[in-house]
Amino acid sequence: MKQAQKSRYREAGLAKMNHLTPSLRQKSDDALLKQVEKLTSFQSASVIFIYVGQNFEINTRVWIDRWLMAGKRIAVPRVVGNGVMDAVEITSLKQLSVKKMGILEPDETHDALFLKEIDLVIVPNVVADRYGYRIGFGGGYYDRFLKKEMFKTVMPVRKSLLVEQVPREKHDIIIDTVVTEDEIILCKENGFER
Ligand SMILES: Nc1nc2c(c(=O)[nH]1)N(C=O)[C@@H](CNc1ccc(C(=O)N[C@@H](CCC(=O)O)C(=O)O)cc1)CN2
Ligand SMILES: Nc1ncnc2c1ncn2[C@@H]1O[C@H](COP(=O)(O)OP(=O)(O)OP(=O)(O)O)[C@@H](O)[C@H]1O
Repeated sequence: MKQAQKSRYREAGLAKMNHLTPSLRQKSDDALLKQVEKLTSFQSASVIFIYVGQNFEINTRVWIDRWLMAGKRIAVPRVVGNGVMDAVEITSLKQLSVKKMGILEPDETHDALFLKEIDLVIVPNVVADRYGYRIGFGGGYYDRFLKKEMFKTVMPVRKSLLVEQVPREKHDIIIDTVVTEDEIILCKENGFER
């Protein structure tokens, strides 16, 4: 039942995402980037695991380029099986090519990163709430990945896609910090634990 509820939220979120004009998206992406870069957890991170945003997602390719230039080490997801992904370090966006669902990924010649090396995970979402709960594309990739280590997590969310409360399931992992264009929300400090 929870899955059906989540699907409804996901559908509604995807529809909203599709309706945003490119210029609104661009504005929102720029504001979100500024917000993420304000975070101490970002500034102190050497290795950042970040999804490669595409289509209606946040265009994180700009962020990746910028952060590589600034000397950060960047790892991106590579799907290796049903609901399972690796973190793979890249040094250039040129190392990515289009895979399933149109997602850009590094190929098999790149090794997976040792997860303990990751200082910060930037988490994707279709819809999310202020408590750090999220709904993604529905593969369960991030829930499975995030429980492997006590990662620091940041989730940039367009405020137009922030909902009152996302339907919750036992396996959902709470994100530490939700960032919108004009808010930084420390979810952990709201009395939640993993
Ligand atoms: N940019 C980006 N990369 C990401 C994610 C994301 O949300 N955004 N992910 C976040 O999780 C992971 C990949 N998520 C995926 C989710 C579903 C399928 C997929 O192929 N699903 C179905 C097809 C569904 C359909 O066509 O509607 C399949 O298995 O055949 C692949 C990857 C890792 N990389
Ligand atoms: N830790 C887990 N162990 C086993 N199954 C899981 C786990 N996390 C999620 N799943 C399963 O994966 C499927 C998708 O989960 P969910 O709807 O939470 O995905 P999502 O958060 O939208 O996707 P994603 O994390 O890929 O962005 C569900 O069938 C769920 O039961």
